[in-house]
Amino acid sequence: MSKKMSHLDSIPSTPGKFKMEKSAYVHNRLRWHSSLAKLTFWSFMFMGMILIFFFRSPSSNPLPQDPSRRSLRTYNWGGPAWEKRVRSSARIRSRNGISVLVTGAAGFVGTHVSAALKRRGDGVLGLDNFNDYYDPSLKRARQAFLERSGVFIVEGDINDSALLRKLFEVVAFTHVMHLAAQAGVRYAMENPGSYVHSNIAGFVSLLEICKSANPQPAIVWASSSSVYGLNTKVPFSEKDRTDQPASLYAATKKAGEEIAHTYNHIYGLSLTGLRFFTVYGPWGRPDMAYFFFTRDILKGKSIPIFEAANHGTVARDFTYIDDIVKGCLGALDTAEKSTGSGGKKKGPAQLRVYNLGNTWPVPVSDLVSILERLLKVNAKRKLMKLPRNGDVPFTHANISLAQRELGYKPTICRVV
Ligand SMILES: O=C(O)[C@H]1O[C@H](OP(=O)(O)OP(=O)(O)OC[C@H]2O[C@@H](n3ccc(=O)[nH]c3=O)[C@H](O)[C@@H]2O)[C@H](O)[C@@H](O)[C@@H]1O
Repeated sequence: MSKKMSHLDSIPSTPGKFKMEKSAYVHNRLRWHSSLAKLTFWSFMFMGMILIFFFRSPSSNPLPQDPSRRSLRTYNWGGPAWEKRVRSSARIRSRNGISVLVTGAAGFVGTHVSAALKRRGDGVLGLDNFNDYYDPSLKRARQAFLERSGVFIVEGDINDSALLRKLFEVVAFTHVMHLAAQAGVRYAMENPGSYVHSNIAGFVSLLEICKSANPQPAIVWASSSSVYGLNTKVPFSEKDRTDQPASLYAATKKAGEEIAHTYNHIYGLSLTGLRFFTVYGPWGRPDMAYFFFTRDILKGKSIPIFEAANHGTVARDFTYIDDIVKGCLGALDTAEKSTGSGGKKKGPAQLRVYNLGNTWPVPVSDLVSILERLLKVNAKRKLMKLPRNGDVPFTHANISLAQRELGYKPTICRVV
């Protein structure tokens, strides 16, 4: 492990098996970790962010009116002033720093990772297409936040090979943190093309440029807990089967893992996939349940709470953004160099996949209770059968591998 990770705590014991008994949850949720003050602080920060965005946003529909618009948009880039900004943003300002191209930098995770890298003196250049899957004003607000920290976000699409080539001409990036993606499980039934465009075509377009770059960067990218699909063995371990995706979203992330294998095998690219488990926190995504539940509870609208078969609990291994950021930095810091040059492999290169979860699944009904408590408003709960639109009944991460190899240790909202 590199020096940068030495601040992370030592590795805890392996997580136990997930049991769905309600009494166990209630019992354990009363014994919060000693970071109660931290948790309360962040809960208020998080609720504040949601409220600010909610009251600023005129739209109640987070989805775009015209999904095809994305691929038709053109972006302005290039020119000496633009190149100067690119270089300045990507300049390393600390000893042993790295220079990172962060795709999806105006996204939820991208913003936090970019800010964290910049804080420790790494060079960071963002790239984002500012699409309207959800209200782009939130992305613009994140961009303004990053700009204040000295991170420039280039406006453009990962499918634009000419732009990507130009970026690598201007900066010899040591790393790529690839977070640009079409997210969301349920939206895949409405707009399947957007998943293929971003998660498959876009990923290949990026890898094509990385393979030819000299030097080749090491790539860390966002896979998803959804690749476990209909897997019933818990907790989910990296060794478990991932050949039963329940949504097109999951299928495109699984495809990404196979594509990563190919580029590693043929071109010697160093590739690390991170399977994120339902990430939440400030600057979060309006299409996620915690966000629109909050909005709808405040509006007095009913909250659809999904149930598994026979009134079974639906639960998620919700993971706090700061923990995910530490996992991303751990992956970047332990990534070995790619081995190819001139588009040719010179030797075997690193190929890794890690779960980044919290190891404590929380039932969706408990999530609603937490929101009720913080908002001081009772939700109108509407229990519904889990729709057949890609959702899975539960997720639960085994994080032993990430603990061992990345120094990853989730600390927020952890129950002992
Ligand atoms: O772990 C992941 O990889 C995925 O996590 C989230 O997907 P999801 O877990 O479905 O998150 P939410 O959409 O916020 O749903 C959270 C929980 O609320 C439930 N839910 C959602 C919507 C609803 O109306 N009612 C309801 O009970 C879902 O079934 C789920 O159990 C993200 O949206 C995905 O982009 C990400 O890849």
